Amino acid sequence: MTTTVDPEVLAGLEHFRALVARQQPTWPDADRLDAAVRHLGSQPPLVVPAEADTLRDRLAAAGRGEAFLLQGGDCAETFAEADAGRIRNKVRTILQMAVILTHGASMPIVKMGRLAGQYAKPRSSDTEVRDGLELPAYRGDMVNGHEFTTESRTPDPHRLVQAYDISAATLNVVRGFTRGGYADLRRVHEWNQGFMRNPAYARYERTANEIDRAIRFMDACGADFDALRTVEFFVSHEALILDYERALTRVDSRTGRAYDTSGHFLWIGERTRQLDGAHVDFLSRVANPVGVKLGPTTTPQDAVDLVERLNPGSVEGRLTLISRMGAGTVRDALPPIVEAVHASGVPVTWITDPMHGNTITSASGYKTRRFADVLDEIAGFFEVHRALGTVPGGVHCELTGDDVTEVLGGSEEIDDEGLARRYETLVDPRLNHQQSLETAFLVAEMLQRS
Ligand SMILES: O=C[C@H](O)[C@H](O)COP(=O)(O)O
Ligand SMILES: C=C(OP(=O)(O)O)C(=O)O
Repeated sequence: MTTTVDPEVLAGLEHFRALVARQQPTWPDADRLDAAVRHLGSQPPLVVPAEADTLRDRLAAAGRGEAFLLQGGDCAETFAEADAGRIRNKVRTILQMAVILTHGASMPIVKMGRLAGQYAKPRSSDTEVRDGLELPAYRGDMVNGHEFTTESRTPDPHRLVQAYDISAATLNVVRGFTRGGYADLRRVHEWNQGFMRNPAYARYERTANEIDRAIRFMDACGADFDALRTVEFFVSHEALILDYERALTRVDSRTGRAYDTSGHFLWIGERTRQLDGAHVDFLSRVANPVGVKLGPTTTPQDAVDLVERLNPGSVEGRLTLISRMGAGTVRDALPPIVEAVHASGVPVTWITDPMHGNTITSASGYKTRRFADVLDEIAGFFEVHRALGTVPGGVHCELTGDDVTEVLGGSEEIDDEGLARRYETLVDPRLNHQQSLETAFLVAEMLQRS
């Protein structure tokens, strides 16, 4: 049975246009923007509502402490790097981390990439100056190019269409890897070779051996590994560029509700979470599970207002609060926020983003983070929730499957000089493959203690 589209739902989806939308590009050509948006509006969805509904159920379980969310991927995906090898490395890293976490948590891990749409970035400044030349800041490949020339930095609406096309291709590869056998447990645990050869990882040897033994035991018992070759994998990105998000929003014929089909999960960033702003309004009207970043300036009242606005029906799994306070702040700033939200009675899933509150500039000028701070914020997040009796439901990390050198420290002891070896990110520093696995081992230990 098809439901007729409620004109009020459609009108509501346009309401954001009357509100202040921060962090939007100044598109130079309204006709080209219009053409791009019309084209996107006629394209098939990237994800379907039923998948978003399944994810809502999974996040509800994470909110109750019956599952744990692992969300990770690039700070900014780029069109040039959307090749099968790099996508595979990212997916593989997330699956490997998930195996380690499953062992630690003894509960299902919800796997979600910052992937297939993470092409737009909020920036601190609208412009960048180099040698006296001032140009628009790079806002992600969905908006403009990174190269520092007037042509490349001018926002180009055709990039919205490219972002859609490349997201579709990326999703295709992700679905292939996660459904076609690449996720086979017996292959995924191959991190042991290579990773464990480094003496710095001796601390994790026991856990790694236990996982190995468990897999061999399952094999010996005749576990049907073929049935385990398919894993559930979701994609997410920051819903920043509202022209793109609106163009990909469709009303579901089953339910009459609007879904943003650009990704399973969309989040509102720290810079665009104003209660009366366009981003909060738009995401309040879509039925996907959504998230909001909460930085150190968030007041308990801000959080309660956002929770009531974004989850008025008190639906479990609908809203994920992503705290990103900074290692030095989380233990003081987070408790009153968690207490106030808890007292509101609205169910939320709490996760930590240990990256964005811990950005520093190294002595040699690189935008970086200290691995120790990343881990300390995760530890602080667990401590706060344990003390309050609430549930630490997941982690959100900027990471890559490649051996980049962007974050200081870790067992490879990347120092300031080492950053220059392979610093590739266009915006924020990511955990490399080894640092990601190391994070998973440490989070697994924290989960075991929960
Ligand atoms: O990824 C997050 C933001 O886009 C980023 O931290 C802002 O970076 P900027 O301060 O370099 O603009
Ligand atoms: C910009 C981001 O984070 P935040 O909004 O927390 O600064 C991000 O996650 O890419």
